Amino acid sequence: MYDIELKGITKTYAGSSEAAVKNLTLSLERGSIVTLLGPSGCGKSTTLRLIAGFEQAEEGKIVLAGKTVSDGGCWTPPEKRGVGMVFQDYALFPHLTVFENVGFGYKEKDRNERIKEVLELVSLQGFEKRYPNELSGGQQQRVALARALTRRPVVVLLDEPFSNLDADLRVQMRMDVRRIIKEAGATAVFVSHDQKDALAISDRVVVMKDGEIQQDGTPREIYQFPENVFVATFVGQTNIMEGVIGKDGHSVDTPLGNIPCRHTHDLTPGTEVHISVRAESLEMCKDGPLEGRVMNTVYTGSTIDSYIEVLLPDGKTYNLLVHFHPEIKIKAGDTARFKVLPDFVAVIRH
Ligand SMILES: Nc1ncnc2c1ncn2[C@@H]1O[C@H](COP(=O)(O)OP(=O)(O)OP(=O)(O)O)[C@@H](O)[C@H]1O
Repeated sequence: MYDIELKGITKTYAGSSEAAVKNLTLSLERGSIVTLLGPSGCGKSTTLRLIAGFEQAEEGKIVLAGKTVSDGGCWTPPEKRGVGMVFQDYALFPHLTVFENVGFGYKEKDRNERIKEVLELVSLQGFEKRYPNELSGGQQQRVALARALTRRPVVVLLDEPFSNLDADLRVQMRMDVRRIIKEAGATAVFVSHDQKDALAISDRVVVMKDGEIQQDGTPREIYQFPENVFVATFVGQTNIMEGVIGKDGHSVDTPLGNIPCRHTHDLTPGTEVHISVRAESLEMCKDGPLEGRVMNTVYTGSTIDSYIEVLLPDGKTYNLLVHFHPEIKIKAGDTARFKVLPDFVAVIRH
């Protein structure tokens, strides 16, 4: 059962020669959390606005919870779509208390109980009488989420909800927001340009570029098995190289040697491909078969990020990005030996 279906949606803004969203087709299962991920201008906010009803597509059809809300012949306004929205800046009313913000526009008989219920869901009991300026960023975000959930929407749309939070709070809020949405049983669509947010919070990630879907998969699929070079480089840090499918069909011959690969897309031996070698799949070890010169090191706390200059058997020099264990003693100018861990090497079709 799908809660959100987009079928061949195209949207071109007035005065623009190129469509912001091009023939986009996407179905989201009931209760799932999906993130539209991509660089600035790729069309993710436009997609969200089309679902909400703030924009109208010139082509295609949008179905929410089985009801067509937009196609050539019909148009349902935003307030009748059963959609809850959380904006980037939370858009809380500064002159209303938490209780009044959460209940804004909700006039049903169960108003008081429902507000109490959603405030419990977001763990803000006791904050009813406070004003937004008396809350932390994380608390304000939870008020915005509670407000979006008050009317029991079928679909919740969240536009960059973590972008105003500092790093620690962001990690906590990713977990909290995922739990709250799952408990509420809503279908949620996030918009983000942050790959960590997307991988952490989503059941599915839809990577977009230039108004089109590049890949639609689970966070693990997107990270481990990117379908093209754009997805591989946009999500995580990686080294892209040329390769050829090996004789056995389950490995790839690369400048780094023959690397066994789980997912070779059933390509026949000899087919030319790209390979994506994740920075963490190059491991430093004393007797590693590869040797290179450390060009620079950046300590990040959890890793040492380093570029290593390596002369490989194909006669070319590569600058490979490597994530070393933070305890390793290494500095620019050192010689490092390392090996390839095949699990994070992906074959990408040309
Ligand atoms: N109201 C508008 N009028 C004209 N063009 C617009 C309008 N809104 C967006 N665009 C254009 O449509 C394209 C897609 O924009 P959109 O906001 O959907 O991208 P985005 O991926 O959400 O980017 P960001 O992360 O920067 O918000 C961009 O080229 C943008 O300039």
